[in-house]
Amino acid sequence: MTLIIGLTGGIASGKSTVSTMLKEMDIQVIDADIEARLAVQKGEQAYKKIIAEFGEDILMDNGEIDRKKLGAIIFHDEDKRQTLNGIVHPEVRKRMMTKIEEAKKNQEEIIVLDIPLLFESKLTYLVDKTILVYVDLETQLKRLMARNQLTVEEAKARINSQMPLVDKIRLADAVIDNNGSIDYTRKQLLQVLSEWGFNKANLRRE
Ligand SMILES: Nc1ncnc2c1ncn2[C@@H]1O[C@H](COP(=O)(O)OP(=O)(O)OP(=O)(O)O)[C@@H](O)[C@H]1O
Repeated sequence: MTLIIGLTGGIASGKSTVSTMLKEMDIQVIDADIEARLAVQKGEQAYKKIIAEFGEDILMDNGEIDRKKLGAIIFHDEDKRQTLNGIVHPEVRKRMMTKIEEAKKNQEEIIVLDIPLLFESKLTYLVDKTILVYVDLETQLKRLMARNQLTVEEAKARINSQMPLVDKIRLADAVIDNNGSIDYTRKQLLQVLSEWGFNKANLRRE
């Protein structure tokens, strides 16, 4: 049986940090953001649908979709944002389901799906267990400002546009407190995995 884990959090909560730790343990991590980027590459179904909907103005010189331009269009237009999501999200789901099937076929012990909006997009049906990477507001704000070179106002606006992290706690099977050191976070991750029947020894693939 392959255990399918959904990894989630909020902006700058530490998903990538935990995802890197998992990869270091030789665990396959599927990143929903990367899959979304791949899904809209030139020639893909979603690429064609996006051009049909938004026109060729959103293309760059090399024919690829200009994600910044597209982002600017949907930023203030809820209908267009929904149209875009309606095109991209099913493709991302399909891609992730394919990876899950492959992992099962290869009898992998674990596969992790890194999905920032796991709860909001109601994608929990794809996974057996969920891990929330949690930080308190103060830490989140501080790390987001430092990482993205943002002012307090800019960082607050981004955090406030998401479901509050604290509301995700009750939705998750396991919560990793990432307010402390990287080492403390790694310890908690190992603890969660061991509670679910995995330890360092059986995580390593030969
Ligand atoms: N325990 C920690 N101690 C100190 N800094 C940390 C810790 N965890 C993460 N960080 C830093 O905080 C920032 C956010 O972490 P990370 O990029 O992993 O978050 P994320 O949830 O993947 O973010 P996003 O979804 O916004 O891309 C990064 O600069 C990272 O280096």
